[in-house]
Amino acid sequence: MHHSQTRPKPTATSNSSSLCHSRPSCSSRHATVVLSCKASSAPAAQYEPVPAVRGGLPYIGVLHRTPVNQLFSFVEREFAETGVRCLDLQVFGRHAVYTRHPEDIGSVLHNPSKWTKAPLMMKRLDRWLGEGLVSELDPARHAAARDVLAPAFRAQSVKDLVPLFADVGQQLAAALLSQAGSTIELEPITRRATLDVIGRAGFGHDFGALQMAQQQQQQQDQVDIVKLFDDILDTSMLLIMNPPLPDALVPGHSSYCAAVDALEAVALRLLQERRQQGISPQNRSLLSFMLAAQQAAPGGLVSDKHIRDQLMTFMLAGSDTSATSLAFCLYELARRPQAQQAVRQELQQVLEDTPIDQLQPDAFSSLPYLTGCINECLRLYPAAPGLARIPQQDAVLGPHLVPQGLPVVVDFFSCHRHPEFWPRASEWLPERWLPSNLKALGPQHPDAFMPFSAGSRSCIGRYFAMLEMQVMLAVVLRQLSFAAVGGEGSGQAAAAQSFTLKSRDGLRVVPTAAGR
Ligand code: HEM
Repeated sequence: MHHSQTRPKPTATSNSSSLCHSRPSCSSRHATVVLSCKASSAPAAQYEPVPAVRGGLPYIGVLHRTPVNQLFSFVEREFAETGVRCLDLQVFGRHAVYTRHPEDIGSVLHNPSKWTKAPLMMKRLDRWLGEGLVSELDPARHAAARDVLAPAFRAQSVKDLVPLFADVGQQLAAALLSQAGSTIELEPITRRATLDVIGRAGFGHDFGALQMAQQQQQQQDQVDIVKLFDDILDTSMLLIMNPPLPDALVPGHSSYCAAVDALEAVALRLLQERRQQGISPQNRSLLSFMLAAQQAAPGGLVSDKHIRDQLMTFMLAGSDTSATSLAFCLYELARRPQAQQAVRQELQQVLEDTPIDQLQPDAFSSLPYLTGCINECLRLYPAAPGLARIPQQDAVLGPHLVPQGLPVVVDFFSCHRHPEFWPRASEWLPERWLPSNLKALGPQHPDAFMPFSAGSRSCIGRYFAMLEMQVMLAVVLRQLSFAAVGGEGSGQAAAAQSFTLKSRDGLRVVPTAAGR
């Protein structure tokens, strides 16, 4: 996720080279700037200007060379070619500093009071996400909202969801088997599966998204949420670039508004249904926890609008991210028959022939090779490829000074491919995550692997997502083999963003029943 704004000036001493820093289109890479820095203990220190991305044009930046939805891949190539730590990227006349260095990423994310979320970006998504957990800006309200939801994400609550994950995994396997021998696109079908998971686990409601894909015709009262997201995601990505245009002129805005309104109607219907059914202690969904908090403190934080915002947030945050990771994982395995075989052997060794519904939840977290495959996809294809933060005062990133207010994008996509911190960085190597290989092949810095972010705004659903993916992949790969269309290969799949990360060219595979 990206955000940029007109570049504020650093607190600079009168020095001719400081002008170079405040004019980031200057491509001088080595000039040293003398600045007085509020963030440094020294009254004056020497800093290097953040180099500008090469070949940018004054207003549109690099958009003549790359589409908006491929900025992260573009920046990664630029990092790889120049070897720099940070880059200044201008789009629509607004600047943002991208950093791929784990030290910077750690220091930004672990200091949320000094580095806040970008208010302008959140404001432009207000109609959709409101003040849900991802977009809430007020630290006290955020902490209180997170406390309400936290019980649903405790280890035991998530382990109790294993039968549900397995059931949806089974439906996914059946949907794939029904198309055995044909070419299928993975992303649309994994999006349906994870939406069904969050519907049932989070809201106690079955969206029937997987089933809907198999019906010839949609029934009259059915809403296909996956289609609504198609209308929301591209436009929301443009909105978070914060273009200096009224929202109504942003391409796709009217379909975006219509889809947001339709999604809101779904959220409000869920709320009404759950309220009518009443809350039972057995129902430990997110929606039930919120309704219980509302009943306990009427007029407090948890209003109906608050619940609406959280439902809208979780429909996306709890489904799109895991769907991307699942799809890339199946695709990478399809391209590597040996790795696929190794997963199947591990499944056989650890799970034997025990029916899935009789397995203990802990069995799924004892699959190191499968978990290595998931981690390797989270590394190369992080569903949230980067996050924007705003420094509340002048800040130092390595040799660079970042002036107060200038957005910084912590670039997980590039960090996860940084050759200094990842041996054999460009290779997809599930074995790098095996305990015996971690030292030699794993991340060479504690903050080099950040798919779920870090600190108080890190992913609340991290453990949920990992167990969901472990169970669903185990269920699917026990029953199906996959071959990649276009053949086997070891290079990376091309990535793009549509709010979250997606593939650029589709992830096509041919499924067959395992053992055939
Ligand atoms: C592979 C799967 C996932 C990945 C890679 C992922 C990644 C992330 C990242 C990077 C953030 C930080 C976003 C930011 O600071 O703006 C985040 C936040 C969040 N995630 Fe996830 N996520 C995943 C799955 C899930 C699931 C399954 C759920 C819910 C069931 C979930 C719910 C959330 C929520 C609510 C937040 C906001 C947390 C806060 O600000 O307190 N995520 N996620």
